[in-house]
Amino acid sequence: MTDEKMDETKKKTKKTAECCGFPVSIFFIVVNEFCERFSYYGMRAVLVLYFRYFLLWDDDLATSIYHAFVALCYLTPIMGAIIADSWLGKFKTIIYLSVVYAVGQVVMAVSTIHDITDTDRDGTPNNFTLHIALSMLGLILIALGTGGIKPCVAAFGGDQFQEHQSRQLNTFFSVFYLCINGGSLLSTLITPVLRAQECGIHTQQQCYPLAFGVPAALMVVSLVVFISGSGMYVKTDPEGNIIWAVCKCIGFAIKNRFRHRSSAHPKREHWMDWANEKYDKLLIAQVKMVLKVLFLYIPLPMFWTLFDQKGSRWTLQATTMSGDFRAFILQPDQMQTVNPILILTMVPIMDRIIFPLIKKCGLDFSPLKRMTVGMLFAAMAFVCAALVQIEIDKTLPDFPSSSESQLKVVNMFNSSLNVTISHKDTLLIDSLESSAGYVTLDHQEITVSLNSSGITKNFSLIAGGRQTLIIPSDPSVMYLKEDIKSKPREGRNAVRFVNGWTAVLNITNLESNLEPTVISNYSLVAQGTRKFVLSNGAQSCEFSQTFGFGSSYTFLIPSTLFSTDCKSIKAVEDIQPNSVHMALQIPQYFLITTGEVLFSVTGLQFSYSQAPKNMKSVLQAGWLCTNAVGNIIVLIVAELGKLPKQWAEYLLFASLLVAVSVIFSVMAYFYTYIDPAEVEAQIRSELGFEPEEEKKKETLEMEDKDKDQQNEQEVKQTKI
Ligand SMILES: C[C@H](N)C(=O)N[C@@H](CCCCN)C(=O)O
Repeated sequence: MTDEKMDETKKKTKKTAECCGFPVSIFFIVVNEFCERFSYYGMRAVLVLYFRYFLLWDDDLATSIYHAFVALCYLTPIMGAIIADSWLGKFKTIIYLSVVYAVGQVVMAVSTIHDITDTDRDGTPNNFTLHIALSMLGLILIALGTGGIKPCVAAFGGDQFQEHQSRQLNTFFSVFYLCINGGSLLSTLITPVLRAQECGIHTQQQCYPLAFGVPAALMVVSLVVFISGSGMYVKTDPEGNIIWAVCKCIGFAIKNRFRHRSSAHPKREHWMDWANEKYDKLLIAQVKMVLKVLFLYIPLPMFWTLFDQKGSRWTLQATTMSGDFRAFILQPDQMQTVNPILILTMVPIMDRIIFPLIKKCGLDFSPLKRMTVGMLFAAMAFVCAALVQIEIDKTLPDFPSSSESQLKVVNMFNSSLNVTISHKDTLLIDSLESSAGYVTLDHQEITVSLNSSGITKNFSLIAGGRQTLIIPSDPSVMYLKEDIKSKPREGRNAVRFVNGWTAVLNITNLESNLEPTVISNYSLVAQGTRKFVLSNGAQSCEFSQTFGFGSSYTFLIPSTLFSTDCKSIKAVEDIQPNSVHMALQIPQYFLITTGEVLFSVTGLQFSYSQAPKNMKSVLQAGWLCTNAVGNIIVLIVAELGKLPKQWAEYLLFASLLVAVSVIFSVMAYFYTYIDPAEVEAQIRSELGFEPEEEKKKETLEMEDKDKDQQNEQEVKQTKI
């Protein structure tokens, strides 16, 4: 037996502290995983809303950058695997890359503090470039960290077990998966709540620093927990860069085939056989097995394209819905919690009830069939998302096109008015009322005539804009005010006031006092019943209004304000609150999570079962790459596709996945399952290598020799 083999066997037989048959060290690893997944999913839950409402990017840019980040998170595992296998080993790789990860989370949290650049203290950052630069730097560091440690942590956990602990090893992987989903569940519940709080030094804003700060803290905890277990781990040395070895072998086969392309050279059974000149037969056979599986991976990215849109498009969709569940209010970014909740309940149900039942019925539900069905479930989830989107679109206001203008008229005059616009549309508006809805005009230059008073005025409207014409107590000074032309951000409500009272008013929620006849700027209020106090020196009164999600109101304050104790204030609804309930997203979450269980969980098991023992990391890296490519597809479609209707984009993705699942099922039909160990044993025996049994015997002999030596030494020591 070689020295290397003896070292390896000694490592495997190193005695570790045990509790209930489990190595104590895995406690640190599962807690570390829980905290790390909390950190990752917590940050991811609020990321798209941070892009949309803090950096003020549009939906498409926010979606693209979100998916570019997720893609990077799934490309970096290759780097992590290479560093661990060929240089640092898993333990050091996890420590160093976790430090990078924690720094990234802290940088990301700092980038969300609006006060650092809000020099004019108006609540919005003044130097967006700095915030964008910091957040991009933070995200790159996070992607390096989370992706880099991804292939190492589970494998490092596996290293802690000895040969006789295979049952405990399986339990460890189940607990590990529970920790992933437990961390994800808690963080997607908590960080949106933190985000919805208000905080700030100069002005109170949505508390993104807290929403990103808590995941950063959890990453530091994760690192500390991992380091605490340091003395107890079994630390294996780097085993050599198998990914690089595989690439070199494939590269040589291609080059050699090209060199011998003339018909003078006889064909070989498989193109990888062109590596025979340089590489041993066993390695070539192993590469062939890996390539067979990698070929099957080609259609898989499309599944992830749909799956990972939970955190982007679906979260943005939820911002246009109502999260009032009576007993509690759900934030749009909290809807993602449905995924881990369903995973935690569905995995045991599938494993213990559904799959055994299917088997009992004599149906063949092989892993590749499960994966195909998983894809179809994901496609159905997107059909549901499209249907929900159609319902939402029905409730959205008809905002003007770029050539149109929309106008609403508010009458603060003390009697009814007949308002004629451009000698065509005549609106009869009572005192302290507004026109019913907006009038849409296909031209911008208009004349407004107040028929009873003979006042006429010309106005130039904004093309593609929405405006309100305020007719104050002195109609001759009527004026235009620009209105919002999209739903208010983050499902909040936009409110403004027209002061019809005779003097300056102080109103809670408004930045400054409101002059008479003036209309205020918008201020945003959250869902629920909000109280407004209006005061002027000694006089004050208050009124309350209940808000839903995503509405806009103009409150008309009459001249009789204090004599009627605020009761005469009129609320004009400019944009109706979201009326489609977030519960309607549950079916699409249910379908995509069923797809995840069938596709993701099965796919990972399938990859492991079909990979030779020393090449599991290659397939793990390939599997994660499919995830990265899937996210790149979303950003290409979001940036290039630019479909005018969101529901059409959902249907496009669903159709693409159905087409891909048909291709995958054909590929799967021609795939023959193998037992890599058996194939390897056959080649070993063909090559005259020592069979596995022999190796085991040798290992046992070596252990006995070790024991004998130990006994001899003990005897010697006793003698001394
Ligand atoms: C939380 C989610 N349901 C989950 O289980 N995530 C796993 C697997 C991710 C599969 C690729 N997107 C994780 O490791 O985070």
